[in-house]
Amino acid sequence: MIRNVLTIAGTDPSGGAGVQADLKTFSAHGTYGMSVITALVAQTTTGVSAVHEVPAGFVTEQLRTLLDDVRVDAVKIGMLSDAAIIGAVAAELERYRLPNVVLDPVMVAKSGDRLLAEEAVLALRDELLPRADLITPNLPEAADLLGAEEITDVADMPAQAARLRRLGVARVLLKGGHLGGSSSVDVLDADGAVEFLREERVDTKNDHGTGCTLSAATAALRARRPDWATAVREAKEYLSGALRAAEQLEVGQGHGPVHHFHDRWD
Ligand SMILES: Nc1ncnc2c1ncn2[C@@H]1O[C@H](COP(=O)(O)OP(=O)(O)OP(=O)(O)O)[C@@H](O)[C@H]1O
Ligand SMILES: Cc1ncc(CO)c(N)n1
Repeated sequence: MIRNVLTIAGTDPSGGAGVQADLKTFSAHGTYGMSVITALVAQTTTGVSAVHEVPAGFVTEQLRTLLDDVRVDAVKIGMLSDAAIIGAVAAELERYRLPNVVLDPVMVAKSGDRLLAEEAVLALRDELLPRADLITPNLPEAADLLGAEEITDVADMPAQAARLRRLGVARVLLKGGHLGGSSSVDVLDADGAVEFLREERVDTKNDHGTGCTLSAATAALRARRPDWATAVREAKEYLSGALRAAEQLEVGQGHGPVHHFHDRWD
């Protein structure tokens, strides 16, 4: 049976991040992709020029219309923009008891532009974190959620992940992409085990949408795999392949997107 996977996120006309990246990732994993849009974002490889939010009531409308009809096997949540949208999504997650929820607590784009209002971070922490099965913060997002200093050492990542779990989150994938270095290291704290996930750093400026791709791949894979650790490991491998494939892309002047290649089109 083909699995149905939903993304709840903002858009990227350049196709590198947000809903567009998520849908490409779902297809690349043999799942059926669906999307509920929270914000239209005028952005490309060089940054964000404007955000047009969807009213929270219309996010609810999209979710109910979809969920009254379609079975959903896994969900990825990305950009939520403000506290009203967070509340709307939290309420529908509860109402429909959606399974396999991956929450990427998107706050700031690679370009430095905010994608979540600063005053909405507490709503994200209190209303959505407890309802997610896995959260995938980068290091600045982890610090914001904890109201703590951003860590700068891989050795401190397991303790930071454990602090996040104490906020009431089932599982944490703490992403270390912002640390630089020759390998890219993430830490998974899930189901009683802590593991480092390491991949060689791909030397490319085409890294727009890495976070979106990783969380979307994890949701798609969780719909198809028996446990979270397997899904996360395979998602991380997929992301490295998508970063390597991005070296061939000629999209935009800035941080180009990663590429969701299909081997059989080569
Ligand atoms: N050049 C790279 N080579 C290999 N892996 C990378 C590279 N850059 C980032 N990654 C991996 O990509 C994932 C996302 O990284 P990062 O910590 O930058 O998250 P993010 O800030 O949420 O991403 P985004 O900027 O897309 O929002 C992590 O698994 C990280 O280890
Ligand atoms: C819509 C959207 N979601 C997430 C990101 C992550 O950087 C982005 N740039 N745009």
